[in-house]
Amino acid sequence: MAFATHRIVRTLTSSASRSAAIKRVTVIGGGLMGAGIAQVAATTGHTVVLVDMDEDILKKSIKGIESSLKRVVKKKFADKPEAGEEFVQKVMNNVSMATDAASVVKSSDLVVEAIVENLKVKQGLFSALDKVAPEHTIFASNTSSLPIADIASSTSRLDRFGGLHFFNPVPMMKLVEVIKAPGTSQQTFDSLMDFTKALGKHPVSCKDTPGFIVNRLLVPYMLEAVRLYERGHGSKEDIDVAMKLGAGYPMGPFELLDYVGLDTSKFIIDGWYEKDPDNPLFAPSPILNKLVAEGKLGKKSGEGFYKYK
Ligand SMILES: C[C@H](O)CC(=O)SCCNC(=O)CCNC(=O)[C@H](O)C(C)(C)COP(=O)(O)OP(=O)(O)OC[C@H]1O[C@@H](n2cnc3c(N)ncnc32)[C@H](O)[C@@H]1OP(=O)(O)O
Ligand SMILES: NC(=O)c1ccc[n+]([C@@H]2O[C@H](COP(=O)([O-])OP(=O)(O)OC[C@H]3O[C@@H](n4cnc5c(N)ncnc54)[C@H](O)[C@@H]3O)[C@@H](O)[C@H]2O)c1
Repeated sequence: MAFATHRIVRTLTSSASRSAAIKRVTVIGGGLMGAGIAQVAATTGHTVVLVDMDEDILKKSIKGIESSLKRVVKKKFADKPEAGEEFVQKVMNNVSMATDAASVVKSSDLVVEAIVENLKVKQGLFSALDKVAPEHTIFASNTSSLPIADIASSTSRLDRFGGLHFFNPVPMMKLVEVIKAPGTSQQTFDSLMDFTKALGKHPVSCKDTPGFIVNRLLVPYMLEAVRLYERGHGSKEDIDVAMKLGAGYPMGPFELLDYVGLDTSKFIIDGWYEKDPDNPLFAPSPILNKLVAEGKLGKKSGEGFYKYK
């Protein structure tokens, strides 16, 4: 009997130790990734506030979310266009926008950051939000390459801070890397895993190591393709075709670099090179640097390795 009571108490304790479900989400940064994360969270019934620096950027993000949703709906509701239209409206009603993050995080269960890939800027943002967010609010970064522990160190909630690394395009890519930094509590990690599943995504657990799993493999591969091109050992078109038809990749490395954003790719590689300059995989690329200096950031700016429009 005593044993049975103990078992009940243990069960209650372990379920009570899991934090309440995440319902209200603030997404900071309405670019490629933030807009996608907001879309998926809103589609799965979460209340989402999307934050960026000005209203023009936000209007563009909201328009992007609506057109992405329409692409999804065109297939999902192929024979019921009116139900599709209703679905889009219902999802859009779950999203609002704001330019002042501090005023909206007060009612958030989770803050997901998807701003520029720069440690100081991310730390500045989280440090400010830490002072105004409720105790229970979990902070997560979508960083591609920065240590979660370094970003979290700007706050006093190391236990309620983790990584949620989504993939581009977020509505289509099933994977999310959930990162448990040394300070992340098990309860926070469980909440982030549960949230990822509630989004209909497949989580994998990652240690807080540079590039986690996917980018540690993918970014050096893409940079090796650029170096092959820089050496004149193949045209970018041939390298792309080779990797699609010969290795079964959906996009070639130059197409993918343009898709990810050349600025983001450069931020990632520069950061790793600074930390480990002897690793040839992280060496800077003259062509990548030149394109970024010229404002050719890939698909999002209309030109990168290729031209768009
Ligand atoms: C660097 C970071 O930290 C980490 C990263 O994110 S690395 C990047 C990871 N991402 C990848 O590797 C992406 C590789 N590419 C792919 O998987 C595929 O090319 C892709 C899913 C992007 C597009 O699929 P693909 O069949 O090649 O092309 P496409 O014809 O444009 O799309 C097919 C359908 O997918 C859907 N779709 C594609 N993009 C979409 C989007 N953004 N929103 C909604 N639906 C979309 C649509 O239904 C579309 O059909 P439609 O054109 O009639 O609307
Ligand atoms: N592009 C990708 O494929 C990809 C994939 C996974 C993760 N990431 C990571 O996600 C983050 C965002 O990448 P992205 O490609 O969406 O970049 P992006 O350039 O498309 O968007 C960044 C957005 O953040 C906004 N922003 C910048 N500073 C801000 C601030 N202090 N407050 C509010 N908004 C601010 C910018 O106005 C911009 O709209 C980066 O950390 C990147 O490494 C990118």
